[in-house]
Amino acid sequence: MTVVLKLGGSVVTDKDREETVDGESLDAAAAAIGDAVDDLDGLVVVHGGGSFGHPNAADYGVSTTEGTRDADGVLAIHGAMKTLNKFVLRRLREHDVPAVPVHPLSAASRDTGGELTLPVQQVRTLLGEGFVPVLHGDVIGHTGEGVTVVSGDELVVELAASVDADRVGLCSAVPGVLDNDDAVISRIEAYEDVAEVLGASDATDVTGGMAGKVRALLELDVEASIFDLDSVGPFLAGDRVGTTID
Ligand SMILES: Nc1ncnc2c1ncn2[C@@H]1O[C@H](COP(=O)(O)OP(=O)(O)OP(=O)(O)O)[C@@H](O)[C@H]1O
Ligand SMILES: C=C(C)CCOP(=O)(O)O
Repeated sequence: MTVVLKLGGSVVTDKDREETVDGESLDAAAAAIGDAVDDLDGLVVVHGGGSFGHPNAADYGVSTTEGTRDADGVLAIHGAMKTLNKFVLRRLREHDVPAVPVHPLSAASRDTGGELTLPVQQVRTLLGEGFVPVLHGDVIGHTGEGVTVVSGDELVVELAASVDADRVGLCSAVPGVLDNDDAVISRIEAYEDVAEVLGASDATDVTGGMAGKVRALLELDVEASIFDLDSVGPFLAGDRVGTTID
């Protein structure tokens, strides 16, 4: 089984303290991956930014649609994400995961319409040779905009199709998509099923966070799950956890 797993920035960092890793959570995720990796045919890890990258992106006014041509801005955002990537790699290596970095800035781009192109031959080759490629949210060249942000969620969607993943998992700070009573919705088959509960949450969070994730995951041919840190091990072992989106 080939799996694409995203470690949310809200899980592996302390979102309230700039450029601070949540060492305990990152270690728990890395340990669960270390326990499971030998039983998988392939694993690609993607991580988000959390308290890394986002503050720099805000400083330079950069989002997934608003760009910058300031090279210092590119280096600040990309540099912060590479710093977090090093922490993630170090923990994964401590748990004997054959993790190696793949930086989207060096490969991906957007066209004038904002559509993302992510070449993946290097990811496929690394997977075939037994490595665990570790990608991260980043800045990428964007025709007419300079650079814009590419989120970890966008990378997961692209990778799922291009590496023929059998399963996709998003580990976030919540145990799944929650209904109005904060109970986990076990299965989502259509956006209309959850539009009301996602719409009822805090507007800014919803647009960037859960609503966008659900919409993107519904587009995938492959089954996807949203779950929290405790479920990383069970998910990688093949269990049904959190919210399943298919
Ligand atoms: N109905 C909902 N169910 C669950 N979470 C929701 C819901 N509506 C909004 N959210 C918010 O969405 C957040 C998850 O999205 P977020 O983008 O923060 O996750 P992440 O992928 O872990 O982080 P990052 O984007 O930094 O990598 C939850 O922490 C929660 O605050
Ligand atoms: C460069 C940045 C801001 C990374 C964005 O990645 P995300 O946390 O997955 O949205």
